[in-house]
Amino acid sequence: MKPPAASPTATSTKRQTSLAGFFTPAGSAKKSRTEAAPRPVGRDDDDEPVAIAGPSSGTKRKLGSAEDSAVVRNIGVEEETPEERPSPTDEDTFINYPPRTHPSYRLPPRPDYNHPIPIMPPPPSLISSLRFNTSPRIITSPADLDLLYFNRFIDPSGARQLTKYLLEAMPWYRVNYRTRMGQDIKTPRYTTVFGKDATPLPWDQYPKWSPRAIPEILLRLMQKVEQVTGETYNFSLVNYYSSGTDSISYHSDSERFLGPNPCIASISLGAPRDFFLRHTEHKTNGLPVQKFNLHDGDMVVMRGKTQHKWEHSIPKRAKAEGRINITFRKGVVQYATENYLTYNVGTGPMFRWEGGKMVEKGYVG
Ligand SMILES: O=C(O)CCC(=O)C(=O)O
Ligand SMILES: [Fe+2]
Repeated sequence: MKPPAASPTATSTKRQTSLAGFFTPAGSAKKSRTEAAPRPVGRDDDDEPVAIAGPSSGTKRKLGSAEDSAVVRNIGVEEETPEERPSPTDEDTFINYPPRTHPSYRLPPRPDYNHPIPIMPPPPSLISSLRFNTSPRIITSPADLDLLYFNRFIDPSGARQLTKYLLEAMPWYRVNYRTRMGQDIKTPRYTTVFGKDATPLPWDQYPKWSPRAIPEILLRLMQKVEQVTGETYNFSLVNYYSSGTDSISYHSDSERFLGPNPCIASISLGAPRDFFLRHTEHKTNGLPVQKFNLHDGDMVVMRGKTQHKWEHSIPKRAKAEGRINITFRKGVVQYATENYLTYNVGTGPMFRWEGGKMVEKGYVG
């Protein structure tokens, strides 16, 4: 089991590069959205099958299942002690940590490359408000589990501002797709994705989808997460669960395009939600479901064998307020870009958060 990365050192300061002048006014590269229905691979069974028209199919997950009513191990609401939460140093903020270029993140032609809408820059007050808890709890049992859990990785005040900013700034999608078996799937949450795989293929030479540049605030967060996890990333997938009926069913992010033993960092913002993990052989080995209640600002890092031996989910709930989830991952081959855009942007309409709700904006980009 790999220990968490050592605390920040002076070398991280040396690697800083200023992005002053790097961010230019938006002028988004448009891409035709008239492609055929996405090829049903990769995330087919991530989401619950729901009849796209007409009444819900019988396979839709029921609320209040036995699993749902189980006691949740509330590790996310643990009281903080001053020992665990020292005052942040400058290294725990962005103050001395502007975005830098990392080998895993290939610079886009422009920072707003292939954005279907201009992404408003994060207010300086948001950037300066972000404070981080860089001391994780390491969880390596039961068998094959390898997690880092950062209780309130992002402090509440920064997390609140970040949630508001992301809701308003991101293009959001609710992706529909047809599986290989011909089943219509309606993704039960809003999604969006940024980033490009680690191959040297130029940004404009993707046959189906051009990758989207990672927006400034997500890039800053990604680089902070790289610092505290000792891993590198090049994709950010963002989910928005607008209510308790939005969810992600049991799945593992063990796609081959992420390489062996992928490390996935996952930040929660907004309302709490249960996060369940079950062993892939739980029916024979009897390992219990691991239950977390993830809170605003928490971060879970899944690494080692976790993606191969465990599945995770955000189950539906009778009542839940809005929650954003940001994940960082590293795609190693070109197909990662195609898959992520297909299943997190897709060919359907875009939504924007306006006046406290999601408003459909039609086909943009
Ligand atoms: O919302 C979460 O915490 C989990 C999201 C997730 O598993 C995914 O996007 O693959
Ligand atoms: Fe996942």
